[in-house]
Amino acid sequence: MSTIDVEEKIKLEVKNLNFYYGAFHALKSVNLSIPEKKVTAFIGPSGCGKSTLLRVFNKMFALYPEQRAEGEILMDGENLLTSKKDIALIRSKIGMVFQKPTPFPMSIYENIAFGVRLFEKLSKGEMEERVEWALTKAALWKEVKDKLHQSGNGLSGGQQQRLCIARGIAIKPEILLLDEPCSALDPISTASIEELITELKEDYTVVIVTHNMQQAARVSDYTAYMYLGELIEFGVTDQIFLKPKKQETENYITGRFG
Ligand SMILES: Nc1ncnc2c1ncn2[C@@H]1O[C@H](COP(=O)(O)OP(=O)(O)OP(=O)(O)O)[C@@H](O)[C@H]1O
Repeated sequence: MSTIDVEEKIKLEVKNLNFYYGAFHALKSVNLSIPEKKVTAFIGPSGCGKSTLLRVFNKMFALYPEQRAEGEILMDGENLLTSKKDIALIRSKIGMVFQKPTPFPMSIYENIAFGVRLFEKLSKGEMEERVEWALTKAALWKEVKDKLHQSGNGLSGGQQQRLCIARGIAIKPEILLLDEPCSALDPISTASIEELITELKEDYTVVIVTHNMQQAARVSDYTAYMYLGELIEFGVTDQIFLKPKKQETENYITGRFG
């Protein structure tokens, strides 16, 4: 199924993954290798399981007793699904930005410093530097530098989303999961986030769920096309968009999907 360049180093290896919301079988025997320090996009029609797959990667389901994952997600040789590691530790390595902006009810500064403090002991100056670095990377610094101690909830929707992206990168995870990160953003902020995604892959492995196929084509190195809980095709983005191997992928890419 996967057509990954042999020289790519694999960061996450998904083997025979099945996922259930109660009796509903939402992911069906998914096999996928996510390359390190590349951008991988998940595309497919609404309800096909893109967000579910992304959320399994940082074990969101552990909060819900009726949700269940079977199979393997190997990160550095360890199966995250059966790992006894503290979930907070896993999330410090696999950060996630949700589709709906979810700032904490605290100041802009604290929204970022809070997570960093859980894992690192920084001096006041170092923390200030980290906050500025994360906000600059997320293309928000100029807009908020004079109101860092005001509430994050006072920002516009698009600014809140960039704050959440800044919060996600501030802890310097190894993998960053982005679920429709630009859905609330205007074209200018979208362009800066896309630029940021391209920059991020110098240091991080990025996985993005997007409805916007132009965006997938612009920012990703690899693309996975999903339909009804199955991974239909996975490969180098140019190949998926220009020469898909499966008819279903071609129908979706060319807009012939019903
Ligand atoms: N909490 C839940 N409980 C039960 N079923 C769910 C739950 N969340 C999602 N589903 C179902 O699982 C399937 C996959 O949903 P998911 O949100 O992963 O799709 P998606 O491809 O990300 O869709 P969209 O593009 O609309 O965000 C859908 O049929 C959805 O109805």
